[in-house]
Formats: sequence, structure tokens, C-alpha cells
Amino acid sequence: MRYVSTRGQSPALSFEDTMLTGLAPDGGLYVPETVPVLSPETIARMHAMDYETLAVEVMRPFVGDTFDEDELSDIVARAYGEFGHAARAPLKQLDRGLWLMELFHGPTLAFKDFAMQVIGQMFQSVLTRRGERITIVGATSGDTGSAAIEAFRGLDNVGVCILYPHGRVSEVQRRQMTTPDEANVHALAVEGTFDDCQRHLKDMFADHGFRDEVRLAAVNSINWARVLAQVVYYWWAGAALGDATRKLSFSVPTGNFGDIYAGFIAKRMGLPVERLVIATNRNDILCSAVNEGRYETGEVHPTISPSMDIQVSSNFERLLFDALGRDGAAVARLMSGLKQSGGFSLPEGALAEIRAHFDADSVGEEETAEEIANTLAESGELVCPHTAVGIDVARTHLDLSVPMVALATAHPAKFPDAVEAATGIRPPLPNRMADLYDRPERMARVGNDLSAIQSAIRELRAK
Ligand SMILES: Cc1ncc(COP(=O)(O)O)c(C=O)c1O
Ligand SMILES: N[C@@H](CCOP(=O)(O)O)C(=O)O
Repeated sequence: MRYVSTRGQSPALSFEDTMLTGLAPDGGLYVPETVPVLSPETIARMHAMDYETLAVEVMRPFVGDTFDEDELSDIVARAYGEFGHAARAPLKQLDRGLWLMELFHGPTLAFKDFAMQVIGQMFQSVLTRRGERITIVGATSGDTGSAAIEAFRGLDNVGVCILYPHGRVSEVQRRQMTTPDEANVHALAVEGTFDDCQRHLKDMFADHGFRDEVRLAAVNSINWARVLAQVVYYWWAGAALGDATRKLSFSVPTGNFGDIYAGFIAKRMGLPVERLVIATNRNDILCSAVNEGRYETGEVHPTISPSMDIQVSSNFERLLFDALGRDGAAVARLMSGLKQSGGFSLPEGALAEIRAHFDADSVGEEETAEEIANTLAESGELVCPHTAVGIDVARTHLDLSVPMVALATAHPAKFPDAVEAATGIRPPLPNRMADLYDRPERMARVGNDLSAIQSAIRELRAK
């Protein structure tokens, strides 16, 4: 299996090199040259598999000879061993035709753990084999950063620097990033938005001198391996609700488009996905793109679902590549329009292709709070604000002939203020994290400026 850049100007790479390279040198994102379709025999066996076995079946065709089956099985076993639920991603029925898939039973209580725990193990295995050391720089609106720090803390051959927007993540998210005391992990509070952090990260990859100097690597969904590990739970839901042969739809709370793009990959692998519903908060650039054909960046609005306070949605580029008939030059033109004028119009053919698979809707702040209260009243489930956005949009798009799965992307205890304001209930942290508020914090404050951030990273690496 080879991977190509969405901008068409970088050489194709193996899975291993794709994972270590992160962003392609031409600024594009790596995607598989072809998406493997699972055989009916494999699909027929899925209902009897546990999560780890299913993960190996789904990921194996993508990893080439980087990991053999035994190695991949070990990686997956180590990754999910500490999850706090035997089913890993349990499904609960909320209403007629509507299901919730809980993706928050990992160590940092968000869906990011599903992929981050896997790629932590993958990086460790490859770097040990190659005798190399890397610097991971990540941009986060809260959850990717905590999951990355948890997955890589204490590893010898990896330094981790996470950029987060100062004052724009929840206190639990911040403390998850600032309280680990291992010398190889660092949190940098940037005076800007998540979009600024992500832009600086991509600019660091474009600075080839810096990239080589620190041996830069990515754990954001820039990294194909992140997307791949997230494809698994779409199959898991399909197997749980209908042997992975019955149609189903998904409503996915969306920001950087990595999670729902993983659902699109599952569909291309043969999962009978009817609709993929993009659910956003009032930062609704993806809704305008799908519903009006115009991708136009604007001001970021802070919301009670802060992990989705995103304007430039990185993985939309991967979808565009497919929708434009895998024409890298066309993608590069649209991306350069985005950089120069802050937006672009989607060509008609590409828009029709996107609409063949995706719907999109946004949810305002009051509706989100009402949905948290409503879900509790109707089903007894206490959900986080991101999850509530997905449930609210799922209800709008429900078609009773096809089960709809809404993704529960974070534990409500990560956003206790918003949940308490909506329901009067303050969700407690699990016991293993009960002292999170007492642990000392450590972070570096840095201006919203690429060279200041690069200097901070150099200093932190030297420590
Ligand atoms: C809790 C939560 N829900 C939803 C999202 C959106 O996911 P994605 O950026 O993959 O679209 C995020 C951020 O990744 C998140 O942390
Ligand atoms: N919501 C994310 C933003 C980064 O997304 P990623 O999937 O590209 O890592 C976060 O919580 O940081």
C-alpha cells in the first residue's frame, strides 16, 4: 500500500514513511493510493469479533509490510488494554432508530484515545527498530493534545510539544496537558485560536530546515495513521447493529473533519453507510461548504463545545481530493485560493459528489444546552456538549428505516461547567483522575508567532 499527497507534488510513500513524515512536503495530506474493499467473508465474521480483532482486520490492508499481523495484534492489544470498558466503544439506544456510540472510555476520556493509543505504540515500535528520535508537535483545541501527551509521556525516543489556544480549552483539558511531569512532554499556551496553532504547525512542516533540525512529526489527523485507527469504530458500529451488512448512518460532531472522514473511508471499504451527517456548532464553515458550496473562513466563535471551535478544517482537503477526481493540481489551486483570499467556491461536480454522501447542519449554543437536558430527560444519558451537537443533528436527519449512530466523542466530565449549566448535575471525574485539580501545572506561554513558537520548541527540546 502506497500513500500519495492530496496536492500531487510529492513522491508516494509506504505506510511507515507516511506515518513518520506527517504533512507531505508539497503541503498536502497523505491518502492511500487505493482504498481496499473488505471481502464478504471478513465482513461476515465481524459480528463475532472483539474490538481488538476487528481493529486488526480493518487496519491490516493499510499497513503494508510495516507491521506483520502478530505485531499489529500486539500494538492493538497494548493500545486498548487500559480502556475502562470491556466493549471499548459500547452502543446505547437513545430513541427509536437512534443510537449513541460511546468513544470516551479511554485514558483521557475522548475519542482521540482510540487512535492516539494505537499510534503511540506504532511510533514506539518503528522508532526503536530504526534507532531514531523525533519531535512531535501537535495543535489542539483540547482533546488531541491531552490524548497525545498521555500516549507519549515518558518515551525515550519522542519529544512532544503541544500548542493549545490559551483560555480556549476547558479546565480539565488544560490540566490533562499541563499536569504530566515527564520531561519529554510539554504544553505551550499560544495567544491565539486553534486555527492559529494549526496554521503554525503546518508552516513548521513547510520550513524544511526546521523540519529536519528537530525531526518533526505529527500526531494530528494530518497523520494518516490517526485517521486509519478511527475507521475501526465505524465498522464496530456496523457489526454491532446489523452484521456490517445492514445500512446505517452516522451523525458526527465535527471540527477538523478527521473523525467523519474516517467514516467515509469505512464506507469506501464496503461498510453500507447511507448518510454521513456533519454536525457543527456555530463555527459552521463545513455546513456552508456542503449546503451552499462556499468554503469561507471567518472569525472563530468561542462555544460550549470548544474542541470544535475551528474554521479551517484540515481533513476537508482529503475529501476534496476524492471529490475532484483525485486531481492534486486542482486541490492545490483551491488551497492556494484559501490561503490568499480566505475561501473558495466548490466546483459543481465536486459539490454533487460530496452531497451524495454527506449532509450538514449546525447547532446553536442554546439548542446544544437544551439537547444535553433533553437527552438526560429522555434516556438518562448525561452527554458532553460536542456529543449533544451530534445528537441534535441526528434527530433532524433521522430516517426510521436506517439506524442512525451519533458519536459520543467526549465524557461529560471534561466539560463540567457546560453540563452543570444545562442540567444542574456536575459530572465527576473518574476516580483515577480525582486529584487532577490538585496536581501542579506546567506550561510555557508563547505569542501567536511562528518564530517565537519555534524558539520555544528548540528550548524545550534541549531540556
Ligand atoms: C470532543 C470532540 N468532539 C468532536 C471533535 C471534532 O472531531 P474532528 O476534528 O475529527 O472533526 C473534537 C475534536 O477533534 C473533539 O475533541
Ligand atoms: N478537536 C481537535 C482538533 C485537532 O484535531 P485533529 O483530529 O487534527 O488532531 C482537538 O481536540 O485538538
